[in-house]
Amino acid sequence: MAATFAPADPLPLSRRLLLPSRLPATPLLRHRRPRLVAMAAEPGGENSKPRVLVAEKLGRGGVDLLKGLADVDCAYNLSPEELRAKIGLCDALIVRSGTKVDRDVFEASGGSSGAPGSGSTMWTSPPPPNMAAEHGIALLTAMARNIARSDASMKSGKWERNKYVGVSLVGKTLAILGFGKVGSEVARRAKGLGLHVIAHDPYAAADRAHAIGVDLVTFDEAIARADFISLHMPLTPSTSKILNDEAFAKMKKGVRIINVARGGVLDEEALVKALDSGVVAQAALDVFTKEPPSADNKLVLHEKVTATPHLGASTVEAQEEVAIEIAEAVLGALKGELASTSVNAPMVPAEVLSELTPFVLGRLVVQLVAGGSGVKSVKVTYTIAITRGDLDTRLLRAMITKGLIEPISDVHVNIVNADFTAKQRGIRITEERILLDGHSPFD
Ligand SMILES: NC(=O)c1ccc[n+]([C@@H]2O[C@H](COP(=O)([O-])OP(=O)(O)OC[C@H]3O[C@@H](n4cnc5c(N)ncnc54)[C@H](O)[C@@H]3O)[C@@H](O)[C@H]2O)c1
Ligand SMILES: O=C(O)[C@H](O)COP(=O)(O)O
Repeated sequence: MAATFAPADPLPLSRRLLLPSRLPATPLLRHRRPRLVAMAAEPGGENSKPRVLVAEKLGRGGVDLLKGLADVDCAYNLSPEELRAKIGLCDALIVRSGTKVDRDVFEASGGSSGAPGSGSTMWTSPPPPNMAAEHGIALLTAMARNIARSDASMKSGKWERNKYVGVSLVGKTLAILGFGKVGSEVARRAKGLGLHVIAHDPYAAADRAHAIGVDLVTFDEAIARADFISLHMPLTPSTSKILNDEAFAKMKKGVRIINVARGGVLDEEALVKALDSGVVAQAALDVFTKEPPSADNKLVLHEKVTATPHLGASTVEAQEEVAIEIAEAVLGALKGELASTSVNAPMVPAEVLSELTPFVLGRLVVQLVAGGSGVKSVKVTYTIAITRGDLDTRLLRAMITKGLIEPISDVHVNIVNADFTAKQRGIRITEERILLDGHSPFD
C-alpha cells in the first residue's frame, strides 16, 4: 500500500537533514511549494481541510482515521485519465499494488493549492511478511492436495476420489528463491510441515539461514534438487524471467512451483510449456506479469494451475494494519512530519553532492565489495578537516545502505529510511572520524 503527497515543508529540508547551513536550498526544493502549510493558512474552515483520494480499497480503521482530519474521497477502479484528473484536486493519494503511480500521475498532482506538478513525496506501507508467507503455504498445500479442483468438482455434483489423489509434503525438498522477509517466513512454516528446506539468495547471510535450519545453495543446485520451488525475490533486471526455458530444463521432472512474489520473475510462456510437457507437475500463482491477467491467460485457465488474484497481503488483519499505518503517515505528513516509510524523500541535494563528491564514491565501492555475498557490517572512516568535524554523516550512511540494498531489493533507500532499513536487514554501519588540523585531503 502506498500514499503520495505534496511536501509539507520543503524549504527547511536542509534543517531536517542537518546539512551545512551555508548550503542554499536547491532550485528543485525551492519550486516545491509547501502545499500543506499553505492550506493550513487558508481562511475558511471547511475549505482548508486537505483532500485525500483513496483509489483502492483501504481498511475501515484507516479511512476513519483520515476522516478525522481530511475530506476523504474513496473512488475505486479509476482509469488512468480519471486518476490524473482527480489527483490534481487532491493533497494525498492512497493506492495499493493495483494502481500505477507513474510520472504522469505525479506531474498531474496539484493538491488543493491547484499547482500541478508542485512535487510529491511517496510513502509505502508494506504488509507484514507473515501474510504473504501464509498465502504461499496455503497455495503450496492446496496445490499438493488439489483442493481447488476437487472443491469445484464436488460443487458440480461429482465425487472423484481417484482423480484428485495428491502428493505428500513430508520428506520432500522445498527450494526458496529469495531468502528475505517473506522467503524466510515461508521456510519456518515449511519446516513445520516436514519439508526439507534449501534456499538460494546471493545476498543472504548463511548464519541467518542456518539459524532456522536452511542451507543456502547455488541457483542451479536449488532448482535441480527441489520438489517444490517457491519464489520470493523482488522483480529486478536480474530476476526478470529467472525461471525460463533454460531453468525449467534443469529441474526435476514433476517439480511444483509457487509464486507469490511478482509475475515477471517467471517466463509465463515457458511455464505453460513446462506444464504441458510434464516437467512442471503443477503451479500455484498469486501474481501475474499483467494484472489482472487477460481472460484467455493460458496459466489461469491451465488445469494444473491453482490461481489467486494477488491475495498475498489480503487478510482482514493485514489490511487493517497497513491501512492504519498509511493513514498515520498521511496525517503525519499533513502536520509536516516525514515518515520513515517515505520512499522518495530527496536523497542528496545537488550542492551537497558536490560538497561530498569524494565520499560519494562510497556507494560504488560498497556495491563492488558487496559482490555476491551478504555484507553485514561496514566500517566507514572519514578523514576530514577539524573545522568540518560536525559533518552530518547520515547522507553518507544512507548512500552506503542504498548501494548495498537497492540492487537486490525493491526497497527504495533514502535519507529518511536508511538507518531503519539497514537495521531491519541486520547491516551494521560503524563510523570513525580522523580529524585533521589542516585541510582535509580532499580540499
Ligand atoms: N503476493 C503479495 O501480495 C505479496 C506480498 C508481499 C510481498 N510480495 C513480493 O514478495 C517478494 C519478496 O518480498 P520480501 O518482503 O520478502 O522482500 P525482501 O527484499 O525482504 O526479500 C527479497 C530477497 O530476494 C533476494 N534476491 C534479490 N535478488 C535475488 C536473486 N537474483 N536470486 C535470489 N534472491 C534474490 C534479496 O537478497 C532478498 O533477500 C517481493 O517481490 C514482493 O513484492 C508479494
Ligand atoms: O504485493 C504487494 O506489493 C503488496 O505487498 C500487496 O499489495 P496489495 O496491497 O495490492 O494487496
